Amino acid sequence: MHSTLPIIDFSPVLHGSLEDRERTISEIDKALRTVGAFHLRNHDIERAKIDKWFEWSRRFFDLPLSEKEQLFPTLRSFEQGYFGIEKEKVHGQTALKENFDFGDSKDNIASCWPREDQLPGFRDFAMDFHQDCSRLIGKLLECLSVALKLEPDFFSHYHTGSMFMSSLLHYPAVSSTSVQPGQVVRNPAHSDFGTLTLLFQQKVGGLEVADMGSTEKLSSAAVEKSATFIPVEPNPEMVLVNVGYLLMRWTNARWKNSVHRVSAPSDSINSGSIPERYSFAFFSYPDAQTIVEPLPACHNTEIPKIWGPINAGEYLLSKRDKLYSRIC
Ligand SMILES: O=C(O)CCC(=O)C(=O)O
Ligand SMILES: [Fe+2]
Repeated sequence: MHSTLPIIDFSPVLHGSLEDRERTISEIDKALRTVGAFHLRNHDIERAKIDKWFEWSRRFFDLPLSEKEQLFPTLRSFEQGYFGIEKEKVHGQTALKENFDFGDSKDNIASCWPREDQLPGFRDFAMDFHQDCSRLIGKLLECLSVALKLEPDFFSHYHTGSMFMSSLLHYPAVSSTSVQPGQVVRNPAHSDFGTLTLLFQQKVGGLEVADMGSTEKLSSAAVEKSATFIPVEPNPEMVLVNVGYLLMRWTNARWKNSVHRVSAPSDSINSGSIPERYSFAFFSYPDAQTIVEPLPACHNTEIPKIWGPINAGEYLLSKRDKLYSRIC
């Protein structure tokens, strides 16, 4: 049984020989078959750029609330814009966070972005970082295709990026006297909806991932009751990679969706105050028209198909609708 998060060095995939590359791909497969998530290092997104992105994040969330609230999401296709504190409900629990979501679709309309005179350069930097993450996802999807003995571009065909979503997250500081020991105050246990998620966290931790190898369960509530959780210590050199629900269906649960949550960091509980936390999630979702169905490589007479086909766009929209209590 695993009790630590696997760490995978990506440089053999980016710069190594065919043999090195294959070895890393089987490490990725193993990490996803057991824990369901791993820390990736040497992933080619520069440390200085990540630090800079978190500086932008701070500047964004420091804008007056009245200005952020102008950036309200639209109902056109996929919601983008600012979501204020307590707007999101995960399994009926309120998440104490604010987030700013954006993508690269035609619906990426100007009213969801801060104006240039409010935050000059923010939008360009944000889109540039979004592209860096899209490229990294492209390389990871290639590894996943090879791991399943499919053509290297198999998954990329369904991931043009039209549905990729960036999400800047800010959890405000809260007084620890208002928190019961063991209570999850920041982000209740859930799994993500899409294919793979990249998660960057700044100094303040609290993120924990379920070791999916320690449980037979798949739903977040059942996993939370039965699994061992692994703390994901913030490390500026690493990005967390985890499996979302649609990839689990695609692979007939060879790779299970990673259940994760954000609690108060353990060292802050007795200190009077739980410090604010910044993180950044990049969600890769398949293109809207994609039909996701267990791949032939992942089922046979001994391993029956668990799920039928599902339309990715319809599924994602229904999940986003449920997530946000506010309808604009
Ligand atoms: O803030 C974090 O580290 C987790 C965020 C997350 O899991 C999500 O937005 O889906
Ligand atoms: Fe998540």
